[in-house]
Amino acid sequence: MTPLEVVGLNKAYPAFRLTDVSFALEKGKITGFIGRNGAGKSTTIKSLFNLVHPDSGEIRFFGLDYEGHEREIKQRVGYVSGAFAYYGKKKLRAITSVTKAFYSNWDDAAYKDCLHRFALDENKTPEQLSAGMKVKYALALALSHGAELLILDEPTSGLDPVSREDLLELFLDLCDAGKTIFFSTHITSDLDKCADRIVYIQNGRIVADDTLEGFVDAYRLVQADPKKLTQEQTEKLIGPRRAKHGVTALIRAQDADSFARPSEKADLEQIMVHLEKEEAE
Ligand SMILES: Nc1ncnc2c1ncn2[C@@H]1O[C@H](COP(=O)(O)OP(=O)(O)OP(=O)(O)O)[C@@H](O)[C@H]1O
Repeated sequence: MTPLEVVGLNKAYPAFRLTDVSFALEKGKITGFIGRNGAGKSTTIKSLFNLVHPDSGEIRFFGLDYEGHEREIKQRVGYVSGAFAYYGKKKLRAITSVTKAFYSNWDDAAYKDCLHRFALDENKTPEQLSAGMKVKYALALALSHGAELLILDEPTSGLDPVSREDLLELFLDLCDAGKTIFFSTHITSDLDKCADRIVYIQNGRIVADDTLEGFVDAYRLVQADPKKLTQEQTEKLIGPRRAKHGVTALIRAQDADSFARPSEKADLEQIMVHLEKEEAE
């Protein structure tokens, strides 16, 4: 059963529009949701939980419509937002005891495991937690009610490199345990390390939905002196940007043989910066 399927989601704001957003998640996989600032990542994620009311579209968790199955879906899905505000002055112990009452399958042993694994002190208040600890606490709650699907809106932003690395390792462990993870980020190097799939949103439209490998292997990176390129080669450049010596640009992998100088493999960040340049022109 597909953990999440989004079909034809539309939402218009005065100066922005989500247009026909469709994608599906694969069970047990980590899917990265990428796009530049304001591309529509948070609007899409909030629409999943009716925190933003879409104008149209279908959203199904585990084959169930959100409307009519909200309670069941909330038991099976954990939503963690980097900007989540808890009762700042209450101790974690008190927040947990309120939260657990909402979940029929709350597992105290799993919760204790998470506290231990994340080195969380229940006597602290959210105000006393660092950004990374807040994300870990939110994850601890999600994992303690047996969430099968974790939807995380920028969980690694604001974390130091070591905490980010810890979290990515945790995601890989969760994935091995059969959980499905969907997380938005613009720290694309995090996804190079752990994602199986990439969903890429540009100006409110999904422009790629592929395996990480398939997405990355579709492009190559070239460096060239534009004066030495033929018209045909110039036309093959995607989002050329000035570099110290000439330009760097993406090309489609199948065009690599048209260039004399060997092209390199591009990473997600390089692909994104050139595709965004191309889109802006
Ligand atoms: N409540 C709202 N009313 C009007 N416009 C909104 C509202 N919420 C978001 N927007 C606009 O929708 C666009 C997409 O915003 P969104 O927060 O979804 O982007 P994002 O991809 O998550 O960006 P970031 O990476 O910066 O968090 C932006 O132009 C934003 O200004």
